[in-house]
Amino acid sequence: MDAAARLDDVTRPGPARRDGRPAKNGAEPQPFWSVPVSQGFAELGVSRAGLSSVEAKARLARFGPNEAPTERRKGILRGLLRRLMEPLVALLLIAAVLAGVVGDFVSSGIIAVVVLLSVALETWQEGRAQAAAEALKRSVAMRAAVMRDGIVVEVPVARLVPGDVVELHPGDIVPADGWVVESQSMRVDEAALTGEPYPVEKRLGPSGARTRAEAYDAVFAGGSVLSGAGVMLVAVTGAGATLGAVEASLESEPPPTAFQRGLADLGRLIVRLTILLVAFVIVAQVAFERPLMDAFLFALALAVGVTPELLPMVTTMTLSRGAVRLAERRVICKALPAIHDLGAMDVLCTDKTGTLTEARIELASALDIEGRPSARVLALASAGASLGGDNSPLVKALAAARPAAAEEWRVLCSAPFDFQRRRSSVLAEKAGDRLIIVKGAPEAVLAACRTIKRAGQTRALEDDARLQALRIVDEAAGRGLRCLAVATGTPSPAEEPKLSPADERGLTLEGLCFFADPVKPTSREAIARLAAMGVRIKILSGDAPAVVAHVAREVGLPPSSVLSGDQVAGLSDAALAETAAHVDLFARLEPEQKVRVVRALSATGSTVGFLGDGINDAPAIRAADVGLSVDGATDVARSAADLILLEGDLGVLAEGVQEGRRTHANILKYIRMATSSNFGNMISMAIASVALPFLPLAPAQVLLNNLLYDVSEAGIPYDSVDPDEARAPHGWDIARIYRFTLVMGLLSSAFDLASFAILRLLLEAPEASFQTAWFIESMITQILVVFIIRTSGPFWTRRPHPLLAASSLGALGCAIAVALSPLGALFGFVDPGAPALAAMLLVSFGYLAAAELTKRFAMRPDRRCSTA
Ligand SMILES: Nc1ncnc2c1ncn2[C@@H]1O[C@H](COP(=O)(O)OP(=O)(O)OP(=O)(O)O)[C@@H](O)[C@H]1O
Ligand SMILES: [Mg+2]
Repeated sequence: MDAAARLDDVTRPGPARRDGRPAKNGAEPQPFWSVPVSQGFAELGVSRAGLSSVEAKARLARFGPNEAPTERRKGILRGLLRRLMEPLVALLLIAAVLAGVVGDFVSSGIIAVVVLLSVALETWQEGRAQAAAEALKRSVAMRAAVMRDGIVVEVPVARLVPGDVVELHPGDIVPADGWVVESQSMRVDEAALTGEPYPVEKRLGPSGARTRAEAYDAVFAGGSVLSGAGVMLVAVTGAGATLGAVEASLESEPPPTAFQRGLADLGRLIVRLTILLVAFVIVAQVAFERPLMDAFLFALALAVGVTPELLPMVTTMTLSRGAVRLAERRVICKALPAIHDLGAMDVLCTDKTGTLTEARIELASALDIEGRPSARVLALASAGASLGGDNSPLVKALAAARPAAAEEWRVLCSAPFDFQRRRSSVLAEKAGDRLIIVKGAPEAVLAACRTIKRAGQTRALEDDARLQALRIVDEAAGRGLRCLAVATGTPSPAEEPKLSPADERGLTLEGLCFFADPVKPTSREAIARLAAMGVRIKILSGDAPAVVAHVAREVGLPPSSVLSGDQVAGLSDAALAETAAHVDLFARLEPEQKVRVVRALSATGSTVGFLGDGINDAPAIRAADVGLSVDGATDVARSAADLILLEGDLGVLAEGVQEGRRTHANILKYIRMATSSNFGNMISMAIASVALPFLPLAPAQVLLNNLLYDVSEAGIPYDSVDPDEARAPHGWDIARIYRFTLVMGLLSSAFDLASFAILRLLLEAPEASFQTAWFIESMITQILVVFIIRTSGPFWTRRPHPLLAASSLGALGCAIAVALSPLGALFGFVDPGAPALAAMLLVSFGYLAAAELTKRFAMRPDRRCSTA
């Protein structure tokens, strides 16, 4: 068998398929790990040194990208088709055909053209919004450390191919299915894939396992490396790999937010009212024995007109416009609704390293118990530090400071760090002597010590020595120095070197290593800015209380007591919610305790953000209303986050919050426009259909009105926002929207009725003149009111964005031009005469003036349910 044929055998579906799923012909499934990894290498035609980049390219062309087959981007044609199939649109098109059949070619043509134009406009805008969202997603694609041409390079996960040799580090998400080639106590969380709740330790096979859960010699796409390190040989990529879970984890939609639910409720309410209105109009027309076809068309057109069909799209448009602006400010948004939540966020929890501090951790000193610099302590602490597995910033700092003396220690095996026990250990050998070296958080290491090394002598560790050591640590922490304690132990005399956390007992304390992690100069200002915007900052750290308190002082957080993980563990959820609301600093938290604090804060009604970068932050990022991470963070943290800061700087976040609020304010503008004018229209139309001897507008006119109105609003996503609208976190205040709708709707109806009265009773306008005049009036009022309700201040003091001015005035210009030009004849417009026009202008400006006066009352936040 040649290499290519073997490659197919391993990676292609077929009778000999080895991807763990039943083959089509019902043969026994042959998982890829049923052959040992050595054979895997042979079959894939590759060695531990990896593929050449030429070969990798060829395989990529052959096997396709390593991506889940996500739903392809909906093509323009599919989008168009879907819209045309919508009941209202479809009915209108059928009506157009019917009108053509009965000989009314003008109506037929106009309805068809206007409907198609609206549908095209919507499809185009949706396409743009989608493209923007996808570009953003691509920019946060995950990368893997792959051997290519014999060296390790970072490659986007999508470009992995069968035969690639990939390094795995803590915090990585396994990018494809494959064999374990090397493992240094690598523990992988596969809960999402196999349902196995506990992390699985991976090692070399063959395991002979039949199921994924038992296959300790294989890793699967979507698993996350918790600790240790390893190397894998990629067997299956893309759709064939486990669930394409990597993609899924990046793309899974979060449950709908209060805002999204509110929007959906609003939409349903409007649809119900529309159905009522349409039924009412048809019944009225039939009762008055008016032409049935016209009544039917009118009712349909009306339904199209009052349905806020743009609502979902404008929301998406506005959010994606916000996403683009966020990206300009170096914040990437993975799911659009997160922008909205970002603006609503009123509590921001953050971990400390890398967000508040520089994360350029440096070793400050390595001291023995007497407080003297000690080469031995440094050599011990850094003995295992350059081991691939441990990529924690503290250990990296040790690796950087590693003295030559550390080379004498050969590391045989390790028991990697985890966030519950807060220590790590290695079994090291020097000149035939074996030693267990343990380092970690001082309390955690001291708890495992029985003796102490003092002046080269091993003495019993008395309580006062313990206290003294902790005092030194505390004093240094008060100056912001972080600490790792170092201890040693004697291994059991076994031939086979073995090490587990259980061996970390009866240790001898050797000394302490101190690290400096200076606070970022920008943090202070950024925190002040966020505080001024109504966002309260809380630090949720795994570090020592004194270090956390020091950092809090440095960045200018208000003084607060520090709650430790042990104290959190002692509180019930309810008690925690109460305490967490007024405590801002949390120290020595385990990952699950970070989650508990976030949930507790959420339960008090806050919109909670969590910003973090580590493996230990990922669960809390997922649990928060707004999950935030930074670009250099671990895969698990980034994939859990909704938003990623490209610069690990809180200043960027303040900009992001501002952007989120602005986006929300613009969506509200559209909602206000839609609900108030629709509601007003409904009332007016219902009255008109009984009070007038003819239809207030011809069906084609209603559709034209609707189309131009949609165009006029295209500038809203770009509009600027009142500074006071962005000053505090916003909530979703549905009562406020309903009140606005009611007040403004009734107001516009009152002016509509005034128009009817003037045109019919005073001027006795005939049908066509009436319709033309009213068309003009309703276009002026509907379109221009945006300039009034876009701000709560006097409209002339807040200038709109030029694009909004252009779209609104352009659409209005079109409307008037069509109505008054010869083209208008097509739609059944005539010259309404100067008196009618003058009267309509008067009514329009009366309405706008009244809207300006009323809006402050209509827009005022509802005191009882205000979220401020
Ligand atoms: N690789 C390691 N080996 C031994 N001990 C470690 C290691 N990494 C961390 N520790 C200890 O565990 C503690 C908790 O970890 P860490 O400080 O990274 O938590 P964190 O919540 O991410 O903190 P921060 O808020 O600073 O980001 C550290 O203060 C340190 O004492
Ligand atoms: Mg951290």
